[in-house]
Amino acid sequence: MNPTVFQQSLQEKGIELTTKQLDQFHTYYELLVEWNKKMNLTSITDREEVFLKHFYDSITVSFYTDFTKETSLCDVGAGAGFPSIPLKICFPNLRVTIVDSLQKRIGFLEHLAEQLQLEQVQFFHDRAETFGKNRDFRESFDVVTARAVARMSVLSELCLPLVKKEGRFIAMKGSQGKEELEKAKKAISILGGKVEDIHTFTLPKEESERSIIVIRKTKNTPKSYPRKAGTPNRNPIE
Ligand SMILES: C[S@@+](CC[C@H](N)C(=O)[O-])C[C@H]1O[C@@H](n2cnc3c(N)ncnc32)[C@H](O)[C@@H]1O
Repeated sequence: MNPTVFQQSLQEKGIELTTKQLDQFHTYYELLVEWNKKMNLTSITDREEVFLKHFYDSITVSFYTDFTKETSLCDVGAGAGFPSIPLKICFPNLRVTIVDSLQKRIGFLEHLAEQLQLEQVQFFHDRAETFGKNRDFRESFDVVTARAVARMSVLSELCLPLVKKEGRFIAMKGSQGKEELEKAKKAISILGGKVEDIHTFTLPKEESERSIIVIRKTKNTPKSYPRKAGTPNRNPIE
């Protein structure tokens, strides 16, 4: 997807990018490719592919959630910034918190945020299991997102403790989303969530399948979750 088609495709969804915002996406691309030479950030480096498979793909979350109203967003395992940084560029009013267990990626994101002059973005080098126990952040976010971090049952334990009551946990998945969701229903219920929606669609052009799973937080998460770092992965609630 070339940048002009990217802009037009977003326009069709009601998102009008200014020149400044489009420039921010170009700078994001340049920095991603430059830093990717020194560290592993992405296997996708072609400009058109990055615009489609990282930038556009990240923004698809906003087709199903009103980010003009939602204010605080936590992105668990954002890696090189997906989906939260493209969302922040499109919706500058968002207050973004990123948690990732890899210090090098946090270093890249701090530099990126400075170069893009993003405000109200904070970064934490931490594991979601410990971050979710921190009183300052536990059950404090309107929306928690995660893309390509863990399977749904594990991911629910990493993300739902951070969502405030009546907030939403939004998981970005590929074609395996529905299947993963079936196995995660027990975990979602124990952790205080309720499946609200599952949106399935294909990405433009290359037509690979995507699913966006929306979980509403209806009850507080029991204090015993998340369990110790590594436990959700080793012994998922299934
Ligand atoms: C495959 S990458 C995906 C990155 C990004 N979300 C994307 O879609 O491109 C997974 C990221 O999750 C982070 N991660 C994995 N487990 C985590 C945990 N328990 N807590 C915080 N970050 C974690 C990794 O360091 C990595 O940056």
